[in-house]
Amino acid sequence: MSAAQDESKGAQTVDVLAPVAVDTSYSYLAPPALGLQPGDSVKVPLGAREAYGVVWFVDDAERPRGNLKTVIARLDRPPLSQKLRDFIDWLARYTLTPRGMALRLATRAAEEAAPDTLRTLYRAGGKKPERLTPTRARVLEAAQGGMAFSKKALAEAAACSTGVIDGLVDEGALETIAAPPEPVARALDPDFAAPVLEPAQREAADALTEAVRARAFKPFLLEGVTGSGKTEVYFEAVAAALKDGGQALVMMPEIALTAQFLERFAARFGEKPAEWHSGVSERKRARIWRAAATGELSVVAGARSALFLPFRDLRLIVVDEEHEGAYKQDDGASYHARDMAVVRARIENAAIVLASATPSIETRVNAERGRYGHLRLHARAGSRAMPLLEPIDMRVEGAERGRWIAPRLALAMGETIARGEQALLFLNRRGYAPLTLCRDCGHRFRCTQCDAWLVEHRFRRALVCHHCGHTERRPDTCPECGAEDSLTACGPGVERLAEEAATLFPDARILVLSSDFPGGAERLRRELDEIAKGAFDIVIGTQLVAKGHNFPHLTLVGVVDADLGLGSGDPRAAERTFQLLNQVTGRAGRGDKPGRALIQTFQPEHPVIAALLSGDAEKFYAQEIALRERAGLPPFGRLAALIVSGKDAATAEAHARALARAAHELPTSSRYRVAALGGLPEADEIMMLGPAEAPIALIRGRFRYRLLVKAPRSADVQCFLRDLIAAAPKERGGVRVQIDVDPQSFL
Ligand SMILES: Nc1ncnc2c1ncn2[C@@H]1O[C@H](COP(=O)(O)OP(=O)(O)OP(=O)(O)O)[C@@H](O)[C@H]1O
Ligand SMILES: [Zn+2]
Repeated sequence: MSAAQDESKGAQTVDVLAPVAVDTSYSYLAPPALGLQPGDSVKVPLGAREAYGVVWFVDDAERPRGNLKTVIARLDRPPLSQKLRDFIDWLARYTLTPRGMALRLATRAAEEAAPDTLRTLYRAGGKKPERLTPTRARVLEAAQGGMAFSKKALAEAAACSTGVIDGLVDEGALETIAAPPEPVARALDPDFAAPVLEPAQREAADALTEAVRARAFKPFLLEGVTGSGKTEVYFEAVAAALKDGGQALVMMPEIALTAQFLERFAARFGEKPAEWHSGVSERKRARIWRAAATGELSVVAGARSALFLPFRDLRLIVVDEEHEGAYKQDDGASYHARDMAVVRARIENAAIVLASATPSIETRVNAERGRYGHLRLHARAGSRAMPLLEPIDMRVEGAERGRWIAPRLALAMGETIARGEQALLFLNRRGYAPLTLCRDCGHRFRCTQCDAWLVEHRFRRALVCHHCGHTERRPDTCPECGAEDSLTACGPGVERLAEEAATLFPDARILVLSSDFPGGAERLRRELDEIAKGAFDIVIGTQLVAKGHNFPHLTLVGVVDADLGLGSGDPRAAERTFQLLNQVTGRAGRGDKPGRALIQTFQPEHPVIAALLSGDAEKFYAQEIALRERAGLPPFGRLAALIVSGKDAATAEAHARALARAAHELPTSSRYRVAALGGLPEADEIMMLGPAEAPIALIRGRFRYRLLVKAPRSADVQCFLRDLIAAAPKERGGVRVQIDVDPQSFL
């Protein structure tokens, strides 16, 4: 026996998945000394380089070796649990994402991690300094008692510069010690400040805590009107998970903005939860990742990517504002975080709560059919009333030309401000004006890379494309005909409304809240906080202000254009508008005083507007659900979109046509049936619609065509899509095909 053969004796064969855009794992030999288990992280040779990967499968039996490469090393990283690996496999299969990319969602934070560095702390050193100034005395006094402090904390405590501390170290009056980094989250106390719940809240909270204790998969819809105290209810479920020593994940659509949520959490549990979103530093995210795996950390509040954390003992997932479109991730892997949260909860045997004042149709149907427990709060907490909603019919009492605030809304704003209360104007449009044109020649400013108008942003003195970010200076003369002073802004954005409000109320403190101002999330957080404290009389904002915020002084909401969004051909337009308008009007009257909302519309009789005004959500859901059922739309049928794009319109279109043809030429399958071209489809057949030019036909210089797959629930859509891609001609000439299972956007 040669030495090499001898060495391989007892070696394992392992399948390793690398977090790259491939679907398959590769086999390697692993020296027995590594003792590899599924879930372990390893370094392996991959092509010409070394890559990081996760062991998916271990085979201890002798296997023909071929010329397998050998695992280089095992990394010191908590293993990925079987459950998390199952979840990754599930997500990859369902969304048709390469498995490696799905794995990357879970390991990215760990990969990018710089090693934990030790911190330098300072404490009293025993020697007396040669010169004892009053400042130095203060430092030494602060460092009394053997405790160690960071340089910054010590300097702050003694109100001196950090140079003073360095001087004291040089003289031995202070000494330095190396300490591990601060914990990513402090221990939470489930009994820190338990609230007194109202009877309806109590009942819902009891159902949730019972489910958490049962350690079984149990989904709930927590449906409660705006301000009904849903947060306090699911906090009780979090408390139950904590009491059992388990972990909880609270997902929010705009976590970066929800400082208020973190404060409320701290008031309930004594400390803030670990926060997880793109604004958290890489190093910190790596530590949270590890702490979730070791169980050192118990609650994470995070954006959709928190769903992939390696929790050791996950007992509860809360998806707050479950209807939010922000849960759909569309670049890279395309998945719906709310739906995937339900899958993860099932795999983890955990309870899951989907909370909303206006649930998605999908969730609502699941609750009605008994698949989800349905917990309801019909009234606001603390005997507060729902806001009074009134329409302003813009056909008869609209604003004068060039203005957007109707007289009756202006009047209400004036009264509100005079009482020392706040008014909110809501318009879901950033910038100053959505279109700029030349009065002389009719020239319209368009993006050269996208099928879109350039939006004027007057504060930034620029014309901006909202699809690709292209920015140009607004010229003084028309680039087409050269006319001077001929450029006109058409239609309003929030900046233009602010101008109008300032003319109407010159003394009012006005704030425009928009995500495109410099300062980012930090600035928005501060501004939201200032609004809550009453620092402004009039707040003007896009959907950013609609979401889950609590502004106690806000009593009037003016919806400037309720019809915006209803006109699009999007199958979800009605649902989305209903949700958004409910959310935004729900900001009124959450404090001590009652709220009121005025809705400007050109079509007060539109079913969505009528349902909103009547406060009859039941009627809206009944109508919308019946409509979807008749049309075979989700959740009664399934949809998947194929977006074919290319630098050249003809090539992209040709490929889209080839895909459509391929669908009809697939061999028969037992998993699905494809409707014949031209004829009426049978109830159990998949329909292939398109290709059609996408509503936004050009984005970032790429021409786009869409195909829509409409399938009955009985069909295996994933299988169909996989067969279709395999049968389709190869993507050539820069053509890309993007698959979007359960699409939310149809643009
Ligand atoms: N039992 C209670 N007694 C008194 N006040 C309560 C109670 N529960 C909740 N509140 C208060 O009611 C307000 C609304 O609660 P919360 O923000 O939880 O509502 P929500 O249902 O999440 O609303 P939204 O869907 O609009 O975000 C908060 O100020 C909260 O402190
Ligand atoms: Zn553009």
